[in-house]
Amino acid sequence: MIKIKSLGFGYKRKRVFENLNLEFGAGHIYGLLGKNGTGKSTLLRAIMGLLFPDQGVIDAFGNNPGNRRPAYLQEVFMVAEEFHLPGVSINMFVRCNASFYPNFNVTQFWDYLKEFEVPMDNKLDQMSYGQKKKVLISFALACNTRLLLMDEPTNGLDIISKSQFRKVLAGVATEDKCIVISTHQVRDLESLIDYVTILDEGQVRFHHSIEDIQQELEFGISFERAVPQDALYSEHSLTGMAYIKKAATEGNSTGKIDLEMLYKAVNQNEKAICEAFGAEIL
Ligand SMILES: Nc1ncnc2c1ncn2[C@@H]1O[C@H](COP(=O)(O)OP(=O)(O)OP(=O)(O)O)[C@@H](O)[C@H]1O
Repeated sequence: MIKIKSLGFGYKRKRVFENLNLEFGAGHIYGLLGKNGTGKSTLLRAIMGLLFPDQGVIDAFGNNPGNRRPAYLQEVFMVAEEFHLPGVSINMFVRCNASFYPNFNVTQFWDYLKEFEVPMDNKLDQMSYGQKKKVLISFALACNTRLLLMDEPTNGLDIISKSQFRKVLAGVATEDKCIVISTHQVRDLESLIDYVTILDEGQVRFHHSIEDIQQELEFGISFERAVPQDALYSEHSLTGMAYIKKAATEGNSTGKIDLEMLYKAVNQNEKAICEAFGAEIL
């Protein structure tokens, strides 16, 4: 659905991407992870058509996002990390914005607001940050665009709202949609994403499906104090030594994937993790 080839982009004083190659397919929810300043938001903005690459191409279902054609913009929505909502009622906001999205479903929108327990009578500028964010997320989901980009969507949401977020997002994920979520809150995405993409210094360091991770890696806890043999990564935990190993038999992995540990493992021991997937270091 999204094919990024040899992408190059830089701000005036900061080169962010050089020869970046990446693909996002329909029917998947991608977790986009990476250190602060590594280029996650920049990538989402470029896919949205808000920034213009100076090299390479972004092909988004046959569109160049930078052309900002209405036919593309009506099929993509981005929930930005920082956003502004006008001082109008929710009703007015919907009346002014929904018509840009042909698949907008107003019943869905009100259902999400109800699910998120957003006070419906307040004007948007009189809402807390978390409440505004819930309105924006509800609007984004109700747009039913083919591509949904979300930058730190769970920032500012309380604990209950985070689990409501997972529930509603799982409900809109269909075979024809692609959802890309940039986040540092990896635990918020556990059991939601089906692909993990890790960027570092403007390059893709890791891009694998949860299914492949499950197949290739073993996540476990050893009650010995010593680092388990053949561990690709290990760390002390409350219950023992948590580790990641290459799965002994392909397709025979045990243990629940710990995304936070996987992220740290890729940062610390990228070569070994890539080799476990039979891939050259990127
Ligand atoms: N408007 C801008 N002008 C100049 N440089 C920018 C601008 N926005 C971002 N940058 C720089 O580009 C690089 C990538 O920034 P970006 O916001 O994409 O990172 P990020 O991975 O989203 O970071 P974070 O996790 O902190 O949100 C950083 O070095 C940042 O300083």
